[in-house]
Amino acid sequence: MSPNNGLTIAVPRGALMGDTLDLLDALGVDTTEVRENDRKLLFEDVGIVTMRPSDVPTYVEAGAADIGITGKDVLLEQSEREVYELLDLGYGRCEMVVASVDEPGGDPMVEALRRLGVTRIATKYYAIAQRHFEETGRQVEIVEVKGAVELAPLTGLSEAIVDLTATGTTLRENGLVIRERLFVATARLIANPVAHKLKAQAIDDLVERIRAR
Ligand SMILES: Nc1ncnc2c1ncn2[C@@H]1O[C@H](COP(=O)(O)OP(=O)(O)OP(=O)(O)O)[C@@H](O)[C@H]1O
Ligand SMILES: O=P(O)(O)OC[C@H]1O[C@H](OP(=O)(O)OP(=O)(O)O)[C@H](O)[C@@H]1O
Repeated sequence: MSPNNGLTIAVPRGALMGDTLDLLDALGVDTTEVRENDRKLLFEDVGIVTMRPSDVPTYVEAGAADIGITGKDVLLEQSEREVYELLDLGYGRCEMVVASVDEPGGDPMVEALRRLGVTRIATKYYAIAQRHFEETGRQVEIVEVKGAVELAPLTGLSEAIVDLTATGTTLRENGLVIRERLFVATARLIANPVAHKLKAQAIDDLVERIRAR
């Protein structure tokens, strides 16, 4: 059997890619071609397909990839996806937080809630933000943005943001402070439910090798 047991693996590009390729190397999968070809997406020889982390559940749910790796934040945002979460891989550690401008007068979000009964939250994570404020009984208007979320409270687009932070540098450089902590996210191994049955031995064996690494 090939090092990846003949499975097609969805590999996230971006922040999680380096550690993911290191993990595959440790399992004996040759990732040289993936590392050397920045724009190429499909590597049939080694059963690797590369994509944005938020697309990994889509490919795995549809069976276009048997297994995949993505962040827990992505799985919580796309909670309707029918995929099995098999392992916490430990790397890609970051935290989902509510942050707002560090103003002498206090938290602009709290101030808006007090004055208007509603506050505006900018985020890439609509479902997570919606759920968090619903659970904590506060009325919010969610403004969905595609990136550079920190810009929103600085320009008056929103009073606060829901976003990921790791080192805290981006928040600090934009004068924002953490107001609430939602959860810590790490990379997860997920599987297509049908592949999990039909290719049980290959997937179980891979999971065991990752655990034993
Ligand atoms: N410091 C960090 N900031 C953001 N995400 C991080 C960080 N560290 C690890 N991650 C993980 O990496 C993933 C995001 O990776 P990246 O920022 O490269 O992608 P992206 O361009 O935001 O992709 P997408 O468009 O799919 O959301 C997150 O889902 C998270 O699980
Ligand atoms: O706490 P830090 O270590 O500074 O990391 C956090 C930053 O990293 C991510 O952005 P990314 O680079 O993924 O860009 P994005 O704005 O497109 O999400 C995240 O959205 C924060 O902006």
